[in-house]
Amino acid sequence: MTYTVGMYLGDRLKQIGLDHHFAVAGDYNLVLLDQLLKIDGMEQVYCCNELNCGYSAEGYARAKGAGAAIVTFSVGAISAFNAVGGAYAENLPLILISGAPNSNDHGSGHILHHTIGTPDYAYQIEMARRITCAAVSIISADEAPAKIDHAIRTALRERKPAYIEIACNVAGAACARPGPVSAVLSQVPGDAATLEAAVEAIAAFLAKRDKVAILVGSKLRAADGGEGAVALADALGCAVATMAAAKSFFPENYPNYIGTYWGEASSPGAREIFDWADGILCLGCVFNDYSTVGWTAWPRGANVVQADIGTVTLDGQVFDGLHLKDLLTALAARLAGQPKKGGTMTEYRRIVGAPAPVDSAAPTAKLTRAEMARQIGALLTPETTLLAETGDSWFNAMRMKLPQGARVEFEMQWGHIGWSVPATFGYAVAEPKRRIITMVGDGSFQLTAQEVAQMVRRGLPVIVFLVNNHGYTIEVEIHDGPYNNIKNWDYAGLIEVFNAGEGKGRGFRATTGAEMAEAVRAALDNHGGPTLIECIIDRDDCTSELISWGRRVATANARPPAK
Ligand SMILES: Cc1ncc(Cn2nnc(CCOP(=O)(O)OP(=O)(O)O)c2C)c(N)n1
Ligand SMILES: [Mg+2]
Repeated sequence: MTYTVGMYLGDRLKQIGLDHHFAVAGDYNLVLLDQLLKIDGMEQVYCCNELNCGYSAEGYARAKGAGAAIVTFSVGAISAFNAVGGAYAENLPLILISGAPNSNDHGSGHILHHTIGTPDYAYQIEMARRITCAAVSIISADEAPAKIDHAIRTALRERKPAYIEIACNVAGAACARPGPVSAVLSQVPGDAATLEAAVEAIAAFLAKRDKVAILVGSKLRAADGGEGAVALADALGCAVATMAAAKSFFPENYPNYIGTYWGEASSPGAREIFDWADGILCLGCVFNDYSTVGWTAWPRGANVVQADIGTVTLDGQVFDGLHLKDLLTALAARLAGQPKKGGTMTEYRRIVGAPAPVDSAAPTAKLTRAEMARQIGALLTPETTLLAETGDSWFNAMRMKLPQGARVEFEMQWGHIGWSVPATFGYAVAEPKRRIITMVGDGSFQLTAQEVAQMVRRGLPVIVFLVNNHGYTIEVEIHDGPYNNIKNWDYAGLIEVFNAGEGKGRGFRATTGAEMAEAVRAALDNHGGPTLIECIIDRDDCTSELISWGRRVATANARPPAK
């Protein structure tokens, strides 16, 4: 059997730990798909469309560290670009591979199908370059190994998406075999002197402060800094909070964990502590208009250390060229044995006498948001992953207390509604042994619902809580208007449509707490496919956090143009 360019790509993807890749067929990628099918231990998983294919690979990357999607030229790739933009925003190495025109057509003046109708086909890779850390076009077999390795190596190193375009007549061409996988896994070491100087500068910063707190951000995962953050928290003995998008990136049963810091949408007591602290260590934080609640909750200035993936900034100094993972470990070692900075925990315990707003039980009455959230929260085990969609689902998830090992996935920086359904599919393909739960609003679901059919096809026992509050409630709380109303669907009834007489998906409508509880019991018993539980609640029955957050975001959006 001839060893081909497509097999080189497939072997490299397998070598970096992918057992699956996601695809939608198109005549520019069919020969490539054939090559990938030849790779032992690599399964080709099909999606309903290329947007969902991209998001499935993104969800897979959240579980496995990287993901790959194969699409056809332009009509496929440009849809998938939305998921690539999301992967860039969320620091995920998604490898998008697009079939491309025959290499002989370049410069021929030929007008080809699936293009914008000009003989210049370079527009696609030019678009890709803006939303990836590496983008390559392969029109000959000789150049394929180096270009494929460059794209994969850069994506893994930068934790950003990469793009590979392969001419349809090259994918099956003879190619050399790859060398050791270390060629694409190698990392650039951090600078030792910079690391030491940064540690000393932070130690000096802390020595002058008593009211210290740690804020964990979403880039901590991309930096592989989870263990280092716990070691630093142990060394300091201070309060630790997570930003909303970093929920589950720090263990919530940690004794000094005080919940989510999100301005007015914070967990009880957390906002007060960060307002009160005189020394805040921000670890991998992303401060955007949503995460700062319309710029009203943005730790910065002389009392803040910003420790990012490769750079530390504090007190007018900057230390670039280190790895956050190394910094956390070295700083924890440097602070070992020093007096603890427990002032923030002492203060926190003083002010949180009032219990957190626990969602109360009302099993028989009309279903409420609180009862829905309570029943979902009760399902969280150490082996659970909860994917929470843009919408009030963010805020419902924020209130949930996680057992150690439970994971939460958001897409808060990009915030593409509908992401959670295909991302759940990809995540479930990657992690079939975990309990996987999705919380998605009716508005979001309508963008990507088809991928539930793929969950039926593969018999994935995912539990999808469809929050039917009759419209775009998160938008209502920002700025209401007729555009926030949507056509209602029979969401639970969709499952029979997707089953088509053979699938094992199940659908339930819950209008009371008791109906929801019964549906949950059935879902836990359904191991042969997804269970969609449509939770019917009032349109304005949303979390108090969403209301205040929505006001702040609306105010930020309404700022008049600068003079
Ligand atoms: C692709 C995309 N298009 C539009 C938006 C704006 N947007 N953000 N949230 C929404 C509404 C979400 O509504 P649901 O999913 O029903 O959520 P809730 O009602 O808040 O539970 C929109 C329309 C968006 N975030 N992403
Ligand atoms: Mg809704």
